[in-house]
Amino acid sequence: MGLTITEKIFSAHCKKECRAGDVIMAPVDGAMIHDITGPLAINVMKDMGGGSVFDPKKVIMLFDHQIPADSISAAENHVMMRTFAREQGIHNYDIKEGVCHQVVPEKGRVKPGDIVVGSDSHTCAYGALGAFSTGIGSTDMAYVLKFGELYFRVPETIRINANGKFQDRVGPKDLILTLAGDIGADGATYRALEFCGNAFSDMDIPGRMTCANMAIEMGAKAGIVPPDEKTWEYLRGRTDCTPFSLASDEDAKFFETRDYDVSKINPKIAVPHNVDNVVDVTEVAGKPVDQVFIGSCTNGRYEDFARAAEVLGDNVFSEDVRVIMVPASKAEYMKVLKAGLIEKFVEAGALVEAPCCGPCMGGAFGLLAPGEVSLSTSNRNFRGRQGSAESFVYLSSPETAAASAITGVITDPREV
Ligand SMILES: CC(C)[C@H](C(=O)O)[C@@H](O)C(=O)O
Ligand code: SF4
Repeated sequence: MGLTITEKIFSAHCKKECRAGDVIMAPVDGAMIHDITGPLAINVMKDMGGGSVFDPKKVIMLFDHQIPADSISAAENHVMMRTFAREQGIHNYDIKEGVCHQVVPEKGRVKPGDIVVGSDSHTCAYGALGAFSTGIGSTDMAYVLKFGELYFRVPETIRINANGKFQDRVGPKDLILTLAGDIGADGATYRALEFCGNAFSDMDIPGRMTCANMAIEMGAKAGIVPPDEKTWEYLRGRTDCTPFSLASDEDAKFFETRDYDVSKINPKIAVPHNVDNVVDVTEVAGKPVDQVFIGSCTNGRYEDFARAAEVLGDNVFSEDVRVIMVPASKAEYMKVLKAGLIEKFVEAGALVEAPCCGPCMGGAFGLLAPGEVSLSTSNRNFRGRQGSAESFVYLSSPETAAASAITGVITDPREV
C-alpha cells in the first residue's frame, strides 16, 4: 500500500517507513518562537540545563503579538528573548517584520517536505507550501530547542478534494470556513488534512495559506497542499531548494475523503462563539457591526486587501463602523502601500496599522466593549477573543468584511 504525503515526510526524516499511528522521534527543520510563548520555552530549556540550541540557523524568533511592547512585562519578555538570541547566535526578526505565520514562509524559512514546529497553534499554516508544520506547547518547544527533534504520532490523513471555480467574491476563506463547519472543531483531531483538487491547484499561495492556517480549527495537526509549480515559483528567490515531486500515492490509505464543488459555496460566516458554527452570510445578513478587522495571519496579505479594495470600489466605509486594517508583514504592508490601497482605505475611513497580530486576539489594540460586535477576517471567534467576554466576534472573508464595513451590517459581498 502506498504512502500519504505526511507518511512520506516522516519516513524521509526518520530514514525508515513510517505509517499513520506510528509514534516516532523525528528531527525538525525549523522551530519558531514568538513573544508570547517564547519566554516560557527558553526558561524551561534553561531548567533542562540550558546550553546551546540544537542549530541556531533553524530557530526562528520574532515578536508579533504584543508589539511594540504594550506593557512593562512585555518589554521585559522582549529583552529576555533578545538576550537569548544574542547569546545563541539566533537571528531575531524582533518587532520589525510582522506576524510569525507570514514571516516564516516569506523569509524562506520553510520548504516542501520540511517538518517545522512553532510554539503557536496556527503553525500548520506552512502546509500551504507542502511542509508538515504544526503547533506545539512551550515545554515541547524547550525540548526541541535543546535537541532539535520531537516525538510525533504520525497522523492519519483526511483528503479534501475541492474542485470547480469559486463564484465572484467567494474564495479560500469561504472554503475553509465551510470545511470547519462540516468537519467540526474537533472533527480532525490529530489528523492531517490534505488539500487536493483543482480548486487548490488553481489557488494562489496566499489562498492556500488562508486554508492551511485554519486546519487547527478542526483539530488537525497539519493542513498540506501538495507542492506544485506555484509553490516552487513562490519559493524562488526565498530558498535555494530545487523542485521535486511530493504527493500522496494513489493507493495510499486515507482516513477519510471529502469532495467539494467550490462553485456551490456561498460567502460564509462563523457565528460566535465557535469557529465551526458556520452559516451562509444570508442567514445573518443585516446584523449591525461595530468594528471590522481585516488582517491576521489568516487574511492579512496583499491579495486579501486587494479583494477588500475590489469590493470597496468608490464607496466609503460606514460612519458607524470602526474599520481596522493590519497587513500581516512589512513586506505585505509595502505591497499594499505601493498599490495605493493604504490611501484608498484611509480615505474611505479605515485605520491602517503597522504589521502585528493586533485585534486578532484582543492584544495591544482594537478591544471590544461589552455588547459590541466585530466582523473579523481572522481565525477564531471564541468568547472574549477580541475584548469583553460580553462581546461578539463573527468571522468572514475579506470580501464580506469590506461589504459589511460599507453598509454597517453583515452583508453579502455579491450584493454591493
Ligand atoms: C498566543 C498564542 C499561544 C496563540 C496560539 O497559539 O494560537 C495565539 O497566536 C492565538 O491565535 O490564539
Ligand atoms: S494573527 Fe492571530 S491567529 Fe495569527 S498568530 Fe497572531 S494572534 Fe494568533
